[in-house]
Amino acid sequence: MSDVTRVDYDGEGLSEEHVAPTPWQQAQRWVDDAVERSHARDDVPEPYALSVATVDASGAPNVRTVLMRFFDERGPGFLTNTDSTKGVELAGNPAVAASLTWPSMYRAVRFRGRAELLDRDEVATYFATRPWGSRISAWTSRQSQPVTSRAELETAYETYAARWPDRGTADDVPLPDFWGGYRIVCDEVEFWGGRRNRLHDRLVFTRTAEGSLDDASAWVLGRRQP
Ligand SMILES: Cc1cc2nc3c(=O)[nH]c(=O)nc-3n(C[C@H](O)[C@H](O)[C@H](O)COP(=O)(O)O)c2cc1C
Repeated sequence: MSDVTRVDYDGEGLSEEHVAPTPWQQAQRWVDDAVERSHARDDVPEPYALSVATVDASGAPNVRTVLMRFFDERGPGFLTNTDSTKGVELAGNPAVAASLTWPSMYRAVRFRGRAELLDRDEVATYFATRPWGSRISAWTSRQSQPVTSRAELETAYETYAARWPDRGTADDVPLPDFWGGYRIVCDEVEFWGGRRNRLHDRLVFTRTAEGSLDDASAWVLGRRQP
């Protein structure tokens, strides 16, 4: 890569003085900022894009991007096919890491912990809010399995679409057993703020006791070198 463009990150960073008292409050602030920016400008097209890393049975890492669809004091959550590669890997080893990255804002949040399956009720409530076509696609895709062609997928889609036509109701497509989601129960949350001359800020909340992301007594704050 000989045509490297060097951008100096002149973000405001994050100081011990300004960081929120809990990882949840700090993450929520930055997520809110990213969502606001996505409405105001076109340089944060998907503020909820969450890169999720898992490990396979041999210990080899794997990463893909999903959408963070839940975020509360229990941790960030995402929806997916639980028979997918990520689902199989998490069933074998719940260790997980994830990252929200907003390059144009010189900010990133990293989560480390273990994945827990979301309650069926939460999943069902969310599934019902999805557009009809997305619910049909959930049935169509044996996510992560090989498929011989695009045409095979489209034929499967038409089959499910005919079985459960769009009646404009939340229950016109049933929730597949293999569709669900995970919450990341965190042990560590890092906030990275890009600053000038690559002298970035990294403030890290590390768990020291049981408690939610919004329980200040469960976390200790530290700083890492950039
Ligand atoms: C912006 C973006 C959002 C995505 N959102 C999801 C999602 O919410 N759930 C999901 O299962 N896959 C989502 N995907 C697809 C995943 O990246 C991935 O291809 C899929 O989950 C299969 O991963 P796996 O084979 O490692 O299980 C998204 C991809 C992108 C680029």
